[in-house]
Amino acid sequence: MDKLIIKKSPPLNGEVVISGAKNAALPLLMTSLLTAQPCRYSNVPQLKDISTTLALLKDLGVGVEQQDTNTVLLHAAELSSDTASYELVRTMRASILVLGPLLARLGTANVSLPGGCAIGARPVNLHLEGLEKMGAVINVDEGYVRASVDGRLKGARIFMDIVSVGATENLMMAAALADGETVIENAAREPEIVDLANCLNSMGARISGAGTDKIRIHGVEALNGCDYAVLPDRIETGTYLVAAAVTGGHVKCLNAAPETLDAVLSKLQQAGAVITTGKDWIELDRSNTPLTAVKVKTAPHPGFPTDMQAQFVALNAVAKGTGVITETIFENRFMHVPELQRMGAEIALETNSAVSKGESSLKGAPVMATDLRASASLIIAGLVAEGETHISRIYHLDRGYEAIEHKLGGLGAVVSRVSE
Ligand SMILES: CC(=O)N[C@H]1[C@@H](OP(=O)(O)OP(=O)(O)OC[C@H]2O[C@@H](n3ccc(=O)[nH]c3=O)[C@H](O)[C@@H]2O)O[C@H](CO)[C@@H](O)[C@@H]1O
Ligand SMILES: C=C(OP(=O)(O)O)C(=O)O
Repeated sequence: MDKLIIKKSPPLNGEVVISGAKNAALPLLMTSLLTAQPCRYSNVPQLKDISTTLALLKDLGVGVEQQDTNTVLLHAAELSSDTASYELVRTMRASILVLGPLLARLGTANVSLPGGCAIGARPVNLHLEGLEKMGAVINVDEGYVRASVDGRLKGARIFMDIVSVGATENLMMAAALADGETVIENAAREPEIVDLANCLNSMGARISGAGTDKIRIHGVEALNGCDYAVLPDRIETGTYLVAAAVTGGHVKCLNAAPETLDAVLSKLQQAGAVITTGKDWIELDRSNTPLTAVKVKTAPHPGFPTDMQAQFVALNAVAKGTGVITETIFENRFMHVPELQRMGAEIALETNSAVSKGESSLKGAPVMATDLRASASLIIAGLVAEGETHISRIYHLDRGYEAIEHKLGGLGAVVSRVSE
């Protein structure tokens, strides 16, 4: 198993090219299940979650051709299976996103329940309830969701009592091929939802309102293929910006999407960073300003993203003043706090808030990555900790950050990957 070794590094400096978004690419690749025509996706990040998705699609009968490092051609001329097995689903929760497309295309689907994970229970009731409203009959049996529909799915009015990114995506894909109009109320408004709707519309779907809390999908009988470039990764961008801010650096993120990062950029400015943006770049300079702790509360988009929470916990630990980070989306997303404490961070957990005293002097230590963004927070801490930080279980990191040690190295970080 690989681990990362990070040494106290100089302030990060230079340019970093941002990859396509994991959380946009995963649902986008699933759209290939909805059409018999070929679909070409570019700007697809090279990540473990992407190879897991491609293996899953291949297992269902989708032709997979990797055209270059970041471009893949998928062709589901015919599907050979309606079953997503536990072996393929268990390492990636987003696998549940095959449910809506399979049901819409084949009329049946068997998808293993992904189970809980480190950050919380993460149930899928909203996905199932929405599909039931559209006429699906669903049983959960022996750990599998077994769904079928007589004829086509039917358009329906669906109100979601919790804002769910995955359920909005699953239902949007299913509704694209349903008979009649589906209206999703209290829909998620994340940029990845807009990206999915844009891709589906390019395939001939009739979706309006994506990016608002009310999405209308007028079902069509068949969809065409697509040639679609994945949105830049706002969480990867935010992670490099926080790393730059914490080290007192000056970094420009290229191929980025500044309009997707309002809440994060505003908190970085409050923390003392000078931010400049262009159409597809963001520059952060904190070489001449102090770092001040911030108060953050996670919320569905356009609020502050839960996927940036762990990185800001690391920032607050070393910034001046008391910082408060409140997590409202997942019930167990502070696994990084005990690891940061082992590095000397003075942080107290109070219910769903991490309260930091500020100006902790961090010391390198052996620490363990517990989930994807927790790993990112340990890297950020490692960049400013005295000595060496050894991060184990970095397979979490490889799920979501393309070539992270090379990108960080390019900015001057002293980081290496070794096999344990
Ligand atoms: C692959 C992907 O895009 N992952 C993102 C997606 O995850 P994911 O789509 O799994 O997250 P959701 O938006 O669905 O989860 C939000 C909240 O709703 C709850 N819930 C969700 C579905 C359901 O059927 N019932 C239910 O109660 C969840 O437990 C959680 O408390 O959005 C999360 C919230 O922005 C991000 O942290 C993840 O990085
Ligand atoms: C929680 C995340 O991803 P997933 O939903 O794939 O677990 C994440 O990207 O931070």
